[in-house]
Amino acid sequence: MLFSKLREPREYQNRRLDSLAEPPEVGHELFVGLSALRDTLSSRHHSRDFAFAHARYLRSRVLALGLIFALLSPLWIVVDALVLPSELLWYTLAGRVGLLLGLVGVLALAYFSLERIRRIRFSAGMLLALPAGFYLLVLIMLPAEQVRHLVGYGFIPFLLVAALSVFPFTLLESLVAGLAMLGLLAFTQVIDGSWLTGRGLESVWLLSSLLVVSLAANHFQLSLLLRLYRQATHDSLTGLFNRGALEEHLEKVQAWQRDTEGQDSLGSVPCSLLMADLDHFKRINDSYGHSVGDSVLCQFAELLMRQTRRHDCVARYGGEEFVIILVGSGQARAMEIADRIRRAVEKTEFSSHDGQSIPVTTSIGVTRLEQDEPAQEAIKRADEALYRAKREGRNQVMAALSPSDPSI
Ligand SMILES: Nc1nc2c(ncn2[C@@H]2O[C@H](COP(=O)(O)OP(=O)(O)OP(=O)(O)O)[C@@H](O)[C@H]2O)c(=O)[nH]1
Repeated sequence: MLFSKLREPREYQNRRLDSLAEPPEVGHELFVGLSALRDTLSSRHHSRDFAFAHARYLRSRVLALGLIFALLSPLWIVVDALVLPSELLWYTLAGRVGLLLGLVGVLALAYFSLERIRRIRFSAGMLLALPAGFYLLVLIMLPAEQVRHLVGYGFIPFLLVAALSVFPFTLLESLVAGLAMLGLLAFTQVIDGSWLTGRGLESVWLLSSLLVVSLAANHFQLSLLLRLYRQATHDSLTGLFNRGALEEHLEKVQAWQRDTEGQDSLGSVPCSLLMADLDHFKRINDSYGHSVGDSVLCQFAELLMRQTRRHDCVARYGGEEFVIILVGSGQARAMEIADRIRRAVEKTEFSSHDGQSIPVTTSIGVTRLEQDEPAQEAIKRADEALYRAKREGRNQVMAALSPSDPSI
């Protein structure tokens, strides 16, 4: 059976994210909960496209919270001035200026790092590390007997652990940050002498409880984000990318082609676009019913996934039309792959709900994706080639005329 012959299950799971479209079954909630936990534990199972969406969301939080921290931190100088002896005030003042400069740096880094995943994650980490580092430095620099003069510093680890819940961090990221804050709290307690006292234990308990609440908030926030992302970018029937996601992906591939151009003597990486359409699909609907038509579409989508590589992109363009972006394949190679797909469809036994075999064929239009053209131009060329294939009798692959061809 087509569905059971998955080439690499994990790879496939990453690319086809349609389990959300399935109706709940007995025990399904537990399964969904566990797979959601896997997705929120670390970013290992996130697709590259989601990683970008996630980073954009993280960046907006860094900018918002960074701005709040940058405004609040200098304001506390007023409190310091009221409660600290003047010789200590200079310590904290110098620290606060350093903190403010650091926060401005983090804001600038996040602001100028649109689409730079690593930099955004780094700026989020720094946003938490800077106030913690400032507090640690004040504790180290100040003579131990003077620490009791500090007002409003002890809540910094608590504030930062609470702030974890604002970010869509993975559970592992938050856990590492939370444990660091617990370490900071322990260090404070060793200095002020409350370590292992009733008051000290109460604070550790409170911070641990806050951390658990923040971890729960991270889990729900990230799983909701994943769910919304999947619903917005994936076709609910086949689990493939939808048209909107395809168009975004095409632009990213072209940007990547431009970036890689000139990195070696070979020029930019060639990419191709295939448009595949099932032949006489209306007859399948009319003969076997719409629901069997749906099942054929799913079986076709599975076949396309099996026939392409992990870094290629398969999308449902609409109805019974599918688009495949082949990364690293020029037109000649793309023609071979398209014909391999065509033959695979012809040979495959598509089946109805009662196991009846349904003969299915496909016609495919192939074009090269140029890095500097509007993506819609490539889609239009592939579409025209597809319709030539249909006119020539279907079940065939047709190359588009080159964009530089004067007859276009
Ligand atoms: N079952 C099912 N049918 C769909 C879906 N989307 C579009 N269709 C049907 O796909 C059929 C497309 O028919 P046509 O555009 O005439 O194309 P065709 O019958 O495949 O003929 P050619 O493309 O010329 O080979 C229509 O009957 C649509 O109703 C869907 O999601 N599920």
